[in-house]
Amino acid sequence: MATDDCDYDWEKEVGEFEKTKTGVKGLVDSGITKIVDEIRKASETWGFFQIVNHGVPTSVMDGILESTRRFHEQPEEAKTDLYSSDGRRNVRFYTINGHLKKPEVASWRDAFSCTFTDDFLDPEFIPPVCRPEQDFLERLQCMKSEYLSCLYYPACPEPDRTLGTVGHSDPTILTVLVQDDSGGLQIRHHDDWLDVRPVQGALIVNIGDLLQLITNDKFKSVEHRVFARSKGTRVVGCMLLLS
Ligand SMILES: O=C(O)CCC(=O)C(=O)O
Ligand SMILES: [Fe+2]
Repeated sequence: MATDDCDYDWEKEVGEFEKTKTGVKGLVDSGITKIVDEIRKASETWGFFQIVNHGVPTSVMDGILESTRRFHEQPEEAKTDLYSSDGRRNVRFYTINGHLKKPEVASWRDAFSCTFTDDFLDPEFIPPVCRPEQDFLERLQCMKSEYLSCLYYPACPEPDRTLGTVGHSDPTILTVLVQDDSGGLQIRHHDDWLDVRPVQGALIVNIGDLLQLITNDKFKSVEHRVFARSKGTRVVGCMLLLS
């Protein structure tokens, strides 16, 4: 993607390649081309993959899950001002996104979401209970994700009658997820629903509808869902890349 207006730094990439002094054979020997190939195959076949050794510190991933839990487990009165199903609000807390039509099923989960406009969101708008330290989101490049969604799945009294997240595909380029170790996420593969088992320290990446569109259906945006559970809670942080 060597266009003038994207973040790709051509000079830097070439400089770094030259510094290795190992040539293109060095690239192959480093194993990077094999990893790229595995990501390509996963994107074509499954639409989902998990990444380990990605360089995001465990403390940062734990921090995302802990602040998600802290936000949702606050006393009700601390959250009600933020409650809104209106997607135009940059910072909001909601269960129903937009307008729920009568035959549709609502997901048994709550969400706290932040939208970043031009890579920026004034930290003052983020509730203190989960406000990150200065420039934390910037360093994580979360601002580039455009939309950050912190999900909380409480125990459900009738888990057989609903889902934590109803089946859907994401309207994104890519979605990156940090999930806790409680499980429940499933993806559709042909006619089967398969579990995405939690892997310690892994980030889950899934292809969204926009990437399927711009790759002419080469990469698959697959349907996925989350089970509701009768006991315990589940927390997840999602970074949605939309452009
Ligand atoms: O909770 C999860 O693991 C997935 C949530 C999800 O698919 C979404 O919010 O789009
Ligand atoms: Fe999703």
